[in-house]
Amino acid sequence: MKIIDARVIVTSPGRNFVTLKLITESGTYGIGDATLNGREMAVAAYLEEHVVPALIGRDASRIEDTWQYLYRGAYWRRGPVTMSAIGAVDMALWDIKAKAANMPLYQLLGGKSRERVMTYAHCTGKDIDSCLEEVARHVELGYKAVRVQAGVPGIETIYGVAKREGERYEPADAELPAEHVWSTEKYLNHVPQLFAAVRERFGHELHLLHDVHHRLTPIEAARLGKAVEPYHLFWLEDCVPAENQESLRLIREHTTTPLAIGEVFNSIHDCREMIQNQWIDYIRTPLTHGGGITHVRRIADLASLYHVRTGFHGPTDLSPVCLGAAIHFDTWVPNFGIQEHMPHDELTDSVFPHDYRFEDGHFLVGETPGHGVDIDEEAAARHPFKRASLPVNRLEDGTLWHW
Ligand SMILES: O=C(O)C(=O)C[C@H](O)[C@H](O)CO
Ligand SMILES: [Mg+2]
Repeated sequence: MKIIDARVIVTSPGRNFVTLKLITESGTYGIGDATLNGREMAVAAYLEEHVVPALIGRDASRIEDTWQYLYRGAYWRRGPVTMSAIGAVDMALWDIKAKAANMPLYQLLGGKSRERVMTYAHCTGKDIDSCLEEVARHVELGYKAVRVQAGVPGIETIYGVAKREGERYEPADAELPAEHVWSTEKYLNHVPQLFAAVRERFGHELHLLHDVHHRLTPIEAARLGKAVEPYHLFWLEDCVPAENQESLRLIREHTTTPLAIGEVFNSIHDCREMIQNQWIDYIRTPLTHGGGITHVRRIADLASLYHVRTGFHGPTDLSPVCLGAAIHFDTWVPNFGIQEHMPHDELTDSVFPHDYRFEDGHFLVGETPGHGVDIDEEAAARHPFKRASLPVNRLEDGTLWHW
């Protein structure tokens, strides 16, 4: 089953996506998501210039060998650009293999470990009251788990909160990076009040999550984890930047609030120490940025030995291709925790037809052979690339901080 053609499709139906389509001599094709928000064209060029020429003529059934070829063979290992490119190839090859076997992808991975995949949505508001209304709306939609983020008094623009009421939140919100101002003190004083209000109104069954988005130091994160213990969060996410894995130790020693991390990781080595030391509870590295199914499966298997469960990143800046493949993975993986769901808009969904379904707070996997997501290339061509950047954050005195 030789690969005879490969196309890198960059499209922007409201936001940018990079998709790799691999076509075999039998006509069976597979697609993979290669979207790296704000750095899309770096991955597109990596694929077009360095990967696609090496794939033509290769046997599409040799997924493992191709993974090793692209990882070891590049000499320059790891990094988000390399691993997103490998991730897209890997996802497309698994799609082809499952189609050739006439099976939905989850069957090829080992079959169902569960009937449905619990998912969480984002509830945000400019203040606590409007955030509570969003929680109410999502509970009504059936969600059993919600991520809660609200505007902080005294901070003008905050991660996760739409600029204007009623608008969708989009992190890559300007052609060049917008500048936001950040105050750790104001944030730390506000978050426990937010969770107290949510628990008071919605009781104790709803799963609550919160994303710190890398802004705290370890001791500040420890303080926050302790402060929200009475509201028993499902998880506290990305509470520190984690290049230094040891940072998680200090936080862990101070709080029983479960910790999730890893949406910016791209290799098992980024999380190996924190998993083996049981400093975290959920690993979030998604299939696209983590080198595809082949590599993320290794991460999940390592995690399973240490009671760490998966909680894949699922923002709008990963395409429906990544989400579709993730739902198959989630359906199979024994140590599943939860799946993030930031719904794509109708335009994006029309470019990427798919068979996964949302029902009563869960995703239901489809039975179409492959990962169940396609790309309408004609529709994609109508939406050319538009440069969009993630913001930067500065402290109130002007110091550049983590966004
Ligand atoms: O979905 C999340 O948890 C995020 O943190 C979203 C990120 O800000 C986004 O994917 C950046 O591209
Ligand atoms: Mg996050």
